[in-house]
Amino acid sequence: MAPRKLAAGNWKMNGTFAALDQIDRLAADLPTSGCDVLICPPATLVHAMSARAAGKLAVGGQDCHAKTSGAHTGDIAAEQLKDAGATHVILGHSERRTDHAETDAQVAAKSLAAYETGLVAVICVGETEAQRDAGETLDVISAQLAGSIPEGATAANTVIAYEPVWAIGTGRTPTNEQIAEVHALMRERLSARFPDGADMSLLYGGSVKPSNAAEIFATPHVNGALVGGASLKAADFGPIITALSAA
Ligand SMILES: O=C(CO)COP(=O)(O)O
Repeated sequence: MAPRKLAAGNWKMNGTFAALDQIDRLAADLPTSGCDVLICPPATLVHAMSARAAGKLAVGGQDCHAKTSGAHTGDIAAEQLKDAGATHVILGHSERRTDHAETDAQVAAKSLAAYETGLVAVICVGETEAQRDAGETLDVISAQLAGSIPEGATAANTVIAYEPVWAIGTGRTPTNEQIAEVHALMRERLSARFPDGADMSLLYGGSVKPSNAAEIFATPHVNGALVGGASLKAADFGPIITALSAA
């Protein structure tokens, strides 16, 4: 089995009910095959988006708690996301690692909760600019992969997203060589640790847009993208999906 191609959108803390119009627009001219499409809206929209997008694209959450229920005000359980129609959940995004001090161990615990519920965990890793400048990128990524992905990860329940922190929302992207270097390392580490690590989908994320998507998708071991800003509008996300389908 080859890694599945996945175009994933992360709406972050953007969008109200009115934004669901974008889903109708996107669904109207989705390529019929070639790649999977996922959108992770704010939790408030998961249910409505799932109903609206039924059968056309997958819907996911942006975080979940490691526990199944309990006194955790403001948190959301994997089961609740599933109940609302989600099939995936983004975990360990750098904004959560920064804003909520999430550790690799917590990301691994949340990933286990996702597996137990039957959600696909989209586990994010990525170095800061200071770490890249210090020549630490490959060590940082290796440590995050080792600590954030729990035992039990398979190509069916896990997608890995490489998102250099300095490329998120900045309009700056790594060179293709830099992306290729990290993705080759990820493939090597995953293949060494998991029986079907060679088949896990590896996404690149960070300032992906219609104008750079095809070039990024031509990079070895890049099986798709995790897109922030450009996933908010069908006019931008649509061409990225088309580029991935054709890659
Ligand atoms: O963080 C990201 C996706 O999770 C990337 O965001 P941008 O595409 O806005 O740079």
